[in-house]
Amino acid sequence: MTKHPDQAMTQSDNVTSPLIAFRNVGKQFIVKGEPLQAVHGIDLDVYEGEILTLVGPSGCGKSTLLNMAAGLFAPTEGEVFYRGSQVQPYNPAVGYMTQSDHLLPWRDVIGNIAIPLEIKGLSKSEISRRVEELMETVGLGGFGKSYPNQLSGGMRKRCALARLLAYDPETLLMDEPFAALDALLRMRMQIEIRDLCRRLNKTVMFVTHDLDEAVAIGDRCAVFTGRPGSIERIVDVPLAPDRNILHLRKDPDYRAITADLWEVLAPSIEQEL
Ligand SMILES: Nc1ncnc2c1ncn2[C@@H]1O[C@H](COP(=O)(O)OP(=O)(O)OP(=O)(O)O)[C@@H](O)[C@H]1O
Repeated sequence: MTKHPDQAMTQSDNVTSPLIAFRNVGKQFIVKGEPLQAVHGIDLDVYEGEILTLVGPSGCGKSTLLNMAAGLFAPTEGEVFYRGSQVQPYNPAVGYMTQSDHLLPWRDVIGNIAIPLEIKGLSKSEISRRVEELMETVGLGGFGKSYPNQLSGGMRKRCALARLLAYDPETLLMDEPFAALDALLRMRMQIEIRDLCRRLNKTVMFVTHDLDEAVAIGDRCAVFTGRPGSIERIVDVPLAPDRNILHLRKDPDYRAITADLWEVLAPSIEQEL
C-alpha cells in the first residue's frame, strides 16, 4: 500500500499502511422490498493522525461509510479493513459523534463524562481524576456540576466530546457534529477539534455538508457524487497543519481549494435541482 506524501515527511514508517482502507466497497440496502444502492466502488485510505473530511450531496452515503468503518454493518461488495484486518461488528477502536449529543439530562457534566469510565470499572478516584483531566482537555473546567440544560450549545458539544474521549478511541467518526451550531460557535468548535486531534494524535473521518468546513479542518477531503455515492475526487488540503481557521477566508490557497471543490461538487448539486 502506498505512503501518503504528507505523512511520509512527518511521521515514521509505521504509518505506511492506511489505518482504515475501503476496497471497492459497495453497500446495498433493501428498502420496502426494493434494493437501494447507497454507495459503490469506494476505494479510500485513511491514514493515522489525519483528518479526512467527506463532503457531498445529501444521501450519497457518507454516513454509510462511517457505519461500515464502525462495523455497524458490513459492505455488500468489497471489504473494509482497520489496521489490516477486516472490520468486525463492532470496531472498538472507533468512537462516534453525531449532530445530537445524547447527553443524559439527569446527570451533570461530571456524571456524563464518567459513563464510559464507570462501564470500564475504574475506581472512583481514578474516574474523578480522568474526568477532571478530560474537562480541562475540552475547556469545561469549572462546569462539572452543571446539568445539560444549563449548558450552551458549544458546552454541550464539549461535554459530548469529553465523554467520547473517555473511551479513548484512536479514531473519531464525526457525522456533522457541528451542523446545529451557529456560525461563530461552529468556527470555535472547528478550531478546537483540529487542535485537540493534533494534540492527541487522533485519526478522524469527518462528514459535513459544508465545503468551507471540510477545507478548514481537513488534511484531505473526499468529494462524493450523488446516489449511488462514489468518490469523485480526493484532494489534499495543503494548508499549514497549525492553520489559523479564524483568518482562512483571507488565505488565497484556502480560497482556491474551496473554489476548486465547488466545481467538483456542482454537477451533483445541479442534478438535484
Ligand atoms: N440502515 C439503512 N437502511 C436502509 N437504507 C439506508 C440505511 N442507511 C442509509 N440508508 C440509505 O442509504 C442512502 C445513503 O444514506 P447516508 O445516510 O449514508 O447518506 P449521507 O450522505 O450521509 O446523507 P446525509 O448527508 O443526508 O446525511 C440513503 O438513501 C439512505 O436512505
